[in-house]
Amino acid sequence: MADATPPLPEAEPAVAAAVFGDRIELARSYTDSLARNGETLGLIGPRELPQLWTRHILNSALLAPLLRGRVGDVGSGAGLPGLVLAIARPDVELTLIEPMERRTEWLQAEVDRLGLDNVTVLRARAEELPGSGRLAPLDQVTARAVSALRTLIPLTAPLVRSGGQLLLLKGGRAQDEIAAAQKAIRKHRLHDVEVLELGADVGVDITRVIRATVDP
Ligand SMILES: C[S@@+](CC[C@H](N)C(=O)[O-])C[C@H]1O[C@@H](n2cnc3c(N)ncnc32)[C@H](O)[C@@H]1O
Repeated sequence: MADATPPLPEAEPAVAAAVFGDRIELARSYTDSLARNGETLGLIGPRELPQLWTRHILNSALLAPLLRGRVGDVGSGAGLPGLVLAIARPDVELTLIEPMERRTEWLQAEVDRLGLDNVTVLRARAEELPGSGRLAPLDQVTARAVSALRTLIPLTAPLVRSGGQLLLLKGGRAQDEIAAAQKAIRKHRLHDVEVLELGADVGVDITRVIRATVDP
């Protein structure tokens, strides 16, 4: 017979307090809310609970030191990485771009509940935004688990100002994705495309990020 006991949320790893510093209480509050509501709202699967901190929250937060200026997160979903980054970096302006109404309602409710004043939630598909007057060119765009690099570049690069950056969280096949995306890389004039491996210095599982500069 299948075990019907729901999985327990992961206990907060010791490293979380070091990663979030004085923002740790906000990170705890968001993580707790996601653990309690995420499955019901269709934001995360039950199997994600035992790895919520390590695989999702800390994985997202590792991008925080790389951020500057006005940043957009394409396909924020439950708030990963965008909402986590807004918590970790109150000095950075985050726009969370997400087309699904139920998800934007969740994101706005969390932003309001946590009292974050550096976040705008924008209900849109990323490809509708360039030239629409709804979003000024951004300094950086992040994305996680939205699509393969060759289809993600046309969604993200047009949102970035000349000289701005893409910061795309990827799995172990990041180099293969870059090889498969050469046409899109040329078309969208991406330069200095590189894979960063983050996390080793804070004792978190290695997280890979594709970083690229747009039309410098
Ligand atoms: C698999 S979920 C990942 C969510 C979150 N980034 C994460 O890592 O958990 C993909 C998200 O991208 C959104 N999405 C899909 N196509 C999009 C598009 N063209 N523009 C913006 N968001 C999109 C979906 O609605 C969904 O919330």
